[in-house]
Amino acid sequence: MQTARIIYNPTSGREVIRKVLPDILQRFEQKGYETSAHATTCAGDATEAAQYAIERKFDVVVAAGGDGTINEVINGLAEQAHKPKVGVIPVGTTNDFARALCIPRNIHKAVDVILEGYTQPLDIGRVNEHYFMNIAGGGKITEISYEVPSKLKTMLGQLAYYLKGIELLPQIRPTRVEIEYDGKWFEGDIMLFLVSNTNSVGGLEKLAPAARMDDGLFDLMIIEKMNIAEFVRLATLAAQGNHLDHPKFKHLTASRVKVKTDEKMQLNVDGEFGGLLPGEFVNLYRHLDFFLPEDKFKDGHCK
Ligand SMILES: Nc1ncnc2c1ncn2[C@@H]1O[C@H](COP(=O)(O)OP(=O)(O)OP(=O)(O)O)[C@@H](O)[C@H]1O
Repeated sequence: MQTARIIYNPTSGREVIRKVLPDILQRFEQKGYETSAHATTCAGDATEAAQYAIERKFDVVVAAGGDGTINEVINGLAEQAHKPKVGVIPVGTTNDFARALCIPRNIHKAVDVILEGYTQPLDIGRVNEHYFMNIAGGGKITEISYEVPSKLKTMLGQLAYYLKGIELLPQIRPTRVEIEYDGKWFEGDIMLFLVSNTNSVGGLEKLAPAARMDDGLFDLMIIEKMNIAEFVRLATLAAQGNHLDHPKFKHLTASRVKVKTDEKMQLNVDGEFGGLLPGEFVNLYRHLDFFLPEDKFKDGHCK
């Protein structure tokens, strides 16, 4: 009999997971999985819970939460020899990763995807000692996501980020960086750089539309120095997918990226603080098997 461990964050998003958990457990059991669950209690707990699931040789690990919880679970699984298959139930404020995998926002439909049983091996990223599935980057704007208080997020959802973003706009200023990507170089003043594994970043599905999650390559995006008005305009263009020809938007691909700065710059790894630069980003080719909807996820991305 196959075994499944559900690691869920009871505080994620609008805090709905606990109510539906008995139904989810029952559905897994009906499908033939011997299933148990772990409720996370604090930051970092999902990583330990994932490591425990590996020790106990679970066949399937399900991460139920937002991007933060999924990231913690991935961090617990990435280094291990025995790698269970990974399911995602998106119940967070931000669910970029689930969106990138075409996993429905509806809890029961997300469970359907896992129980249908189709998986594909996908790339994940590592920067220094942190793993990520979505995106890592640096620049003042990327520091916004962890400045939004959790209570505010529960109440306002995605809107909290935009409000905080507007408040922080005047602080956004360029930084000098040196970037080495697969043996090539970029040096200059930038607003922000992003190293992306998926095509769904911050709710902007069209940011890197061709990005594949199974090709061993990151999409490296660099926004060069510009004033705030230009930056806001570029962000608006990006929301519509019309940013790719902008003269100050650089879009490159690489499997290994090294970034250095003279001044202190924080790294944002899947929306959370990930230490300081310098950083070396490594794409781990088809590293983990994820449950996906077979009919929607094609050519390495969600169509
Ligand atoms: N019981 C808990 N109480 C408070 N925080 C927790 C608990 N369990 C986990 N956490 C932390 O909450 C963080 C955010 O969780 P998650 O991503 O699932 O929810 P979210 O609502 O989408 O939040 P975010 O948008 O910040 O990611 C996790 O990275 C984890 O560190």
